[in-house]
Amino acid sequence: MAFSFAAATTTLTSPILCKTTANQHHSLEAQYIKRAAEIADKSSGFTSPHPNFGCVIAKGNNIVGEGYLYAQGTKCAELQAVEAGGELCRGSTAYLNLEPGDCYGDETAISSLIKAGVSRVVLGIRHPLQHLRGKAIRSLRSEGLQVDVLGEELQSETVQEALKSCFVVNAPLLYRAASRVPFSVLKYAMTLDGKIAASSGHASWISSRQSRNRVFELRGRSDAVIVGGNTVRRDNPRLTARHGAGHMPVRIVMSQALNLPEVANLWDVSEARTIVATQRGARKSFQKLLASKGVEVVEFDILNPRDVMEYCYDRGYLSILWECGGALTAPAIASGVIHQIFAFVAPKIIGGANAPSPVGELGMVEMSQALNLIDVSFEQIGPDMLISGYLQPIPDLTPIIPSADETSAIDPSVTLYDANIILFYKTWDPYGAFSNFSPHPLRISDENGDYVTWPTVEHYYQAHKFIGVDDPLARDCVNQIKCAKSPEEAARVGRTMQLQHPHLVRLDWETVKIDVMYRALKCKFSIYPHLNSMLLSTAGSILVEASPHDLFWGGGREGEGLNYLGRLLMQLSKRVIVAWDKECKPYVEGRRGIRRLEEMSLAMHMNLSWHFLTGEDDFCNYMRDKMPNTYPEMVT
Ligand SMILES: NC(=O)C1=CN([C@@H]2O[C@H](COP(=O)(O)OP(=O)(O)OC[C@H]3O[C@@H](n4cnc5c(N)ncnc54)[C@H](OP(=O)(O)O)[C@@H]3O)[C@@H](O)[C@H]2O)C=CC1
Ligand SMILES: Nc1c(N[C@@H]2O[C@H](COP(=O)(O)O)[C@@H](O)[C@H]2O)[nH]c(=O)[nH]c1=O
Repeated sequence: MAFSFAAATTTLTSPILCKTTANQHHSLEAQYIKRAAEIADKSSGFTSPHPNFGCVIAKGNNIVGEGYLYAQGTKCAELQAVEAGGELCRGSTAYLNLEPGDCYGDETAISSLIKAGVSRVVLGIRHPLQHLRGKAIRSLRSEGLQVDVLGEELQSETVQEALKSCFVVNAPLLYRAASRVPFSVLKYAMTLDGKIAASSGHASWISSRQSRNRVFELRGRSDAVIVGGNTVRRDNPRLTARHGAGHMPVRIVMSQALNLPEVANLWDVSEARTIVATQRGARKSFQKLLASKGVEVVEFDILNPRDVMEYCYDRGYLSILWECGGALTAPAIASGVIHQIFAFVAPKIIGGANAPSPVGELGMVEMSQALNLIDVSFEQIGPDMLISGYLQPIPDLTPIIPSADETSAIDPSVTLYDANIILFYKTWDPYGAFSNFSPHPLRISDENGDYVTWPTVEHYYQAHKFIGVDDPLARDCVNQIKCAKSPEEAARVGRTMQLQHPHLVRLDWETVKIDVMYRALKCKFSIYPHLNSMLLSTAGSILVEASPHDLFWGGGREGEGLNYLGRLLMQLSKRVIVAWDKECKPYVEGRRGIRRLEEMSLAMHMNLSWHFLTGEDDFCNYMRDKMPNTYPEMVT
């Protein structure tokens, strides 16, 4: 079945392009790659930032199928494109903006291209993550497909332009891979005389409604939005994405003194999560108050933008929007964590010698020291002008960092991961298939013995919070979760309903949630043999879900999390190593935990009791008895 693309197809099938010279051919290929990048960007703002994949399948001058990854854990772009193209894919060329990054043990993207009979693949860029770089290219070539990479096999001016669109659409992933911090955009609105507020501090509004709508979109494309304490005191912001899409960024407040209002819009976490990053030990009583409202408080030894960005990196964030005032933008810029600027300039003058400006003290004394933006663009939005550009070029990692295989060939002593501890979190991580967001549908019997299909473990787990509750709203909620387009959406609906309507959650949830999760995992790993072999291949290692914030299912920031997801996976592969102290805290898993493991013999001489559990039932019973009320405030 041919796919119809109004604008794109009309241009691409014009008679002029039928007689393609080498240059025209490059130009056609460049157009297809640009199209792949363009559709790859479609999910941004609707789901959490994730690597953006688009696939266009073309035969000669005709596009026969295309697809893009909607969210982490949904059907890959390549499979959607070959499904759209059907038989027409035989002998065709697939254009991908980014090398496929299949989860370990799961090669859906590659195998769907091979099975569909695609004979050539043109790639925009190699995968920037070291464990994935070059892997798909090698697999495809070993199956006899021709693979051409832009800037390598294909070079010309038009190809350079297409390459740029591939860099831009995955800029967050490229920065993240190169610098181990998320991609950060600094956005501000200023008057024509360079003020972000009047001298009184009043700032609403400088930019127009149209510009502020654009800000909502920028928020939707970000994992988190950051402001400083003063902005909270002065503006009482909401910082939500109100452009009508599904994805809500986490709100982060950086406050050293924690001298923040007791009542604030950001403390209402029913709309979106809030994290307060503060100095270790700051106002403990206020920290407790925030925690009681469901706000997470994260302490830092010395609160500064780089450490907060490293924390966000650990949390798996790809993209951050800074919406703070000048006192915080200056240290953020100075510490090199800001990559792109969005300045909305309004045609207004407010004056005022003490009115604040977008960037505070940078210590520069001569114009020659000024930071010059790269790739600057200008766009009129309503009455305002949006000036944007990069403070640091988008990194091209290809020539710099070798792939995982190349690294071990150069130096066999280098191993990417500690053999004893395997961390997993995002689906694109190594072992990402262990994540509950991984795209592995489950077919599992319900309480009446009927078989039901769930798109992911996350869908199944979230829905079970409300299953069996005799209330139409609870039933509606189960359906909403079942139909959620992505695991992220399923988690959002489940968590929001739990927070806003706690009475809809089944009464036995705290006692059964581990069993529910275990049942889903058992089903997932029995349906997919490659996942099961992957799990078995981790024998001898401790599995830890590297979530720094989910202290129940994840390992926590310092190994303080209970890591039940990791444990259940180990349990599935019949490996359980658990040691407990008297407060039932685990003494094995977690980054620091591994050291504690080495110290176990010491622990025996200390005031600790510990248990090894081996049987499946033994393990579940133990947890049911011991853990029901641990971290009751966490919504997991
Ligand atoms: N037009 C626009 O786009 C915007 C305008 N504004 C306006 O700007 C004004 C607030 O500006 P400003 O005070 O600069 O902004 P912020 O409050 O956004 O940033 C400063 C605050 O950040 C916190 N902070 C945490 N770590 C650090 C650090 N390492 N260095 C410096 N500060 C840190 C401190 O909070 P604490 O004191 O709690 O410790 C500090 O007071 C308001 O009038 C607001 O309306 C704000 C944002 C955008
Ligand atoms: N004043 C100003 C902005 N200010 C930023 O927006 C925040 C308020 O967001 P919200 O409460 O979600 O509407 C505020 O705290 C500050 O960070 N932004 C703009 O685009 N234009 C403006 O003129």
